[in-house]
Amino acid sequence: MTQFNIVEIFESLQGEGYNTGMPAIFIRLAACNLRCPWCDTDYMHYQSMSLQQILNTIQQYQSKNIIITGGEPTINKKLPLLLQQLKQLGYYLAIESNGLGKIDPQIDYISLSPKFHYRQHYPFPAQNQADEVRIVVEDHPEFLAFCLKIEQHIQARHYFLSPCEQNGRFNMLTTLQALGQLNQHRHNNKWLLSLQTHKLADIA
Ligand SMILES: Nc1nc2[nH]cc(C(=O)O)c2c(=O)[nH]1
Ligand code: SF4
Ligand SMILES: [Mg+2]
Repeated sequence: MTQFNIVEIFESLQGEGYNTGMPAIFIRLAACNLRCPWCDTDYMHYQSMSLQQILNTIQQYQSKNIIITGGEPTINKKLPLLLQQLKQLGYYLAIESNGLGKIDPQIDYISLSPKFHYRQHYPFPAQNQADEVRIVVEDHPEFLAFCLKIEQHIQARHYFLSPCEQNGRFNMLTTLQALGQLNQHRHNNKWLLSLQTHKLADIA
């Protein structure tokens, strides 16, 4: 029986990015290949679930949208098996990934969040195409150059900056300044603001 290490499965609204507000079932897989100092997820606190247990759990919810997240979901070698089952049940599949791994072709919507903190691993991520790119803002003189490199190397429909939350505070001013700088002299602002609205609305 194939087992998966699952942190949590819950139904909520997509809090971030272009699909903000979209009802979805979140499947949070354990483990990550990075260690961001501001990470907000306890990704090593998980339980083992069989494929059937996962399917039973998600079918109790209303939504037909699934967001695969983590941790970093692409490092799970068994992920394609899970995606195949979910696809067969007719679910729309979105993923949240840091972009270092390749995204399975069964995924319908790709959100990539390359991490400035690990900029030496970018801008040559395995995945160079996405629906949206969402970068968490860090206060560093090289941050804007990183965003522009990512813009060059990852083709996406939408580019977002997302304020970093630490101890309940968002670095909002740094985020606004970075957005202003990135969009300077452009007729169509390429970089938009993405907030972790689920934290502001106090939902999961
Ligand atoms: N509501 C809600 N939206 C989210 N979008 C991405 C999330 C994540 O943790 O990957 C997340 C999350 O944890 N909650
Ligand atoms: S890539 Fe995401 S899950 Fe992994 S440590 Fe960074 S913020 Fe946390
Ligand atoms: Mg989260």
